[in-house]
Amino acid sequence: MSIQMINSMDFEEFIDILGNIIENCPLIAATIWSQRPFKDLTDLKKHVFDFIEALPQSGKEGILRCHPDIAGREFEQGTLTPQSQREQREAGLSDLSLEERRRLGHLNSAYKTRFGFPFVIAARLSDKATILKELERRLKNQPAQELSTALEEVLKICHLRLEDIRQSLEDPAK
Ligand SMILES: NC(=O)NC1=NC(=O)NC1=O
Repeated sequence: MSIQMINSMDFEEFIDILGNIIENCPLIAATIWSQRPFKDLTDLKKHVFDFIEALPQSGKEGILRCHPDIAGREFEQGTLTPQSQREQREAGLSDLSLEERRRLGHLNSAYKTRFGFPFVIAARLSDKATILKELERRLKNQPAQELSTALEEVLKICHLRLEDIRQSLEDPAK
């Protein structure tokens, strides 16, 4: 895909295609639209990163709060965004045992109580066993450390979603 395709999109098309590269945060795409033209997808990603980095801590936490729980109620009801639904399904979170579901639910709420935002991980780079281990491990992090770890996961999700968009623009038939 030529980056020119993205650079030539009007605002509506840009938001339609890129609005959910950060889950439920179309403001980010709406902001970087005016920073085009982008040299390439890496340059576009850097604008996303710079936007997030420039936010106050409350804004960074707000981005995390826009993420659905891992294997939460919305996932079970199938009401997540298409990207999230797929990412969580691909991590094998559709076939949790009752015990795994209970454990994830307990750890998710303990994490949220401790940090004030939900546990976020790039599910497509993980699987249900690793997600459980990572949740247990990161629950022990200091808040400042965990905030940056969680945001790194948000950027990994963004990278994967941009790769999907690149492929879909390259070969719309797929
Ligand atoms: N809380 C989360 O980590 N959510 C998610 N991670 C993903 O990769 N997709 C999600 O919806």
